[in-house]
Amino acid sequence: MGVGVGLTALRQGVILGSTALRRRLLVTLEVNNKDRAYEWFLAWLAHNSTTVSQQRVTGRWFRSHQLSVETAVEQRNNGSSSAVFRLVAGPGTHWFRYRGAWMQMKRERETRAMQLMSGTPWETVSLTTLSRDRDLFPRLLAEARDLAMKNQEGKLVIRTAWGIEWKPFGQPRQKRPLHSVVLHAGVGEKIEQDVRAFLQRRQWYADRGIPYRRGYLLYGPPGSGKTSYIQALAGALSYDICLLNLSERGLTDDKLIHLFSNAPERSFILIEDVDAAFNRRVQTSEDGYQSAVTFSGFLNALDGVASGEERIVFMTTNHIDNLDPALIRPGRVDLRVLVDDASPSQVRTLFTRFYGGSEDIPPEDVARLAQELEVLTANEMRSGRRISMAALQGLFIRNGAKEAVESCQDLFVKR
Ligand SMILES: Nc1ncnc2c1ncn2[C@@H]1O[C@H](COP(=O)(O)OP(=O)(O)OP(=O)(O)O)[C@@H](O)[C@H]1O
Repeated sequence: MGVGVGLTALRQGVILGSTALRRRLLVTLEVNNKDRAYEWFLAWLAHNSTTVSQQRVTGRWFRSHQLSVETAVEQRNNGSSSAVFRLVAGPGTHWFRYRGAWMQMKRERETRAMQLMSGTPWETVSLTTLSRDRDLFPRLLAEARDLAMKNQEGKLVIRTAWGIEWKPFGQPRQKRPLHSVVLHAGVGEKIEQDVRAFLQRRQWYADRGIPYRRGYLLYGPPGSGKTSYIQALAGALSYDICLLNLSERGLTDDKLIHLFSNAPERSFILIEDVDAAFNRRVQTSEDGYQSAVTFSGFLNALDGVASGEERIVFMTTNHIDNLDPALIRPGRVDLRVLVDDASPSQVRTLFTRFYGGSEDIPPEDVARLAQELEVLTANEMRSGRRISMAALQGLFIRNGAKEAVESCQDLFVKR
């Protein structure tokens, strides 16, 4: 009996001793997938381990037998894109070395409970290392963050709503230069100046207790450059775009309010074709699905709770007349801008941008043809026929300069 008691005490002692030793010697950092650092860390790990395209299954210093695949679409410099498979550490225990220190990484997935709104499982990554190496954690996370930021540098990030969260939609895209969207003289400048002025007046709004937000409505016929301009402007200001689709299944008034108030910093909320969303105060999608978002719920989300948080909302529509006056009253829409079909000078500028500087055609010919096209557009407009910038772009892509001018007339339509 004495031996038995002795052994039990010894076992307890060993357990307590090892726990105490572990507590003193080891330090653990937990990152869960609610936090942005989670994605950064996994991407950093994938970056430092392996890609299938390189025909290596284990990386220089990261070895694991439990991998999961993450497929990403990568854009090449020539504009084409291809799918790349990154093998990341799957759920389980892994070991890696970081700046000379061994780290244990445990990735755990909670399969029973899901995140209520997004429906994704909870996940946690626990990093354990020796206590003396604890300072490496902030460095590692900072490295992961910098890598994520570097991948986005000079790019435009588009996010869409995922439950009540905003998640990146595809890979960051190449920014479109603002001058590549050719609008009628002064139109682009007016919007840009307004946004820039707004961004400099945070204190002015705060002093007067006015919610720091601004709404823009760009209206006009299809293919006139509304969306392209908003995206180019976001790129020029280093802002992201949060694309909101009001007819999305599962979207409710509550979620909408949450999404509006939790848009990431430095981002525009973009709602396209807002007329299609609420032209009869009922939100119906093409297949007849009626969204749970109500018109008043949408107005409430736009108004939000008065706060110092910056919010810039862009809406686009082809039919401003179909919009409810309540939606476009000042405070909800502060600046309305008509982005119209091509004007003669726009046609001329777009033509020169397309064909100028090419070795196939002398500059004087470009200038002459551009002039011809400008006159043609002016004449067509006098007889009530218009052409969209999108149609012109298509024409210029398909044809050489001379052919484009010759066949342009057929594309004008009565409006
Ligand atoms: N003003 C413009 N300058 C240069 N390209 C343009 C212009 N307008 C349209 N385009 C081209 O036409 C295509 C469609 O443009 P975009 O989607 O911006 O039009 P939109 O006005 O938003 O149309 P919709 O009202 O149908 O949403 C894009 O590929 C864009 O490059």
